[in-house]
Amino acid sequence: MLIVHHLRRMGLSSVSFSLADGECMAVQGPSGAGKSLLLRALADLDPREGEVSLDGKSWDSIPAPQWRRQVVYLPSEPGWWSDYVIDHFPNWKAVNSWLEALSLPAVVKDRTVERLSTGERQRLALVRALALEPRVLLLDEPTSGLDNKTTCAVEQVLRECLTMGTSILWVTHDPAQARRVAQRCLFLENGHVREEWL
Ligand SMILES: Nc1ncnc2c1ncn2[C@@H]1O[C@H](COP(=O)(O)OP(=O)(O)OP(=O)(O)O)[C@@H](O)[C@H]1O
Repeated sequence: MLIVHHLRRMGLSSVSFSLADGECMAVQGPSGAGKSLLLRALADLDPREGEVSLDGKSWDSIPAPQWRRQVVYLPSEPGWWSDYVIDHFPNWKAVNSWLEALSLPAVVKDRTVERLSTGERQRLALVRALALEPRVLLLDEPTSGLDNKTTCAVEQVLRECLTMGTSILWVTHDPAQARRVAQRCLFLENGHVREEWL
């Protein structure tokens, strides 16, 4: 379980909530409300204050790189540290079923990142995040550039992750998607945060 107690950072007022194993909570709010700032703070990527714990262990007791392997942030525009797709996947075989489920052809393995479409890059970045077997996934609009069919495929893969116990915070601008994937929502507006049932 992820417990967030008075998390604060520049641009965001105090946030408190908990996220059970296998639970998905949507994050919504107008553009510029601080949704990405919240996810970045939870991934311990920026200066922050407050107490966050995972399975009873405070983030202050866990080195940041180790925390980020368990609490994995998937930005809306993911970064790539090599030109070649394959370099991002130490065990390509292990990700085959996700590639198939997300309609990514096996040939992407031999491609350079820049030759992929925006939607292919977005799905591949999700697969890269899943390969880390995170305890918590922080997803920043993971289906923003995708058609309806591919969006459904992404939602289905993530539902399976939830059943395996992964917890998900899912930023979306689509209220219908929020209702499909989550029962609760953190709503951010004017720097303030409130929790709502969907
Ligand atoms: N490192 C930072 N420190 C302080 N403020 C920042 C930082 N990065 C971005 N901001 C500002 O904080 C505000 C919230 O940004 P954020 O990216 O979290 O919005 P968002 O809710 O994710 O918006 P969108 O829906 O458009 O992606 C913006 O006004 C942004 O310019």
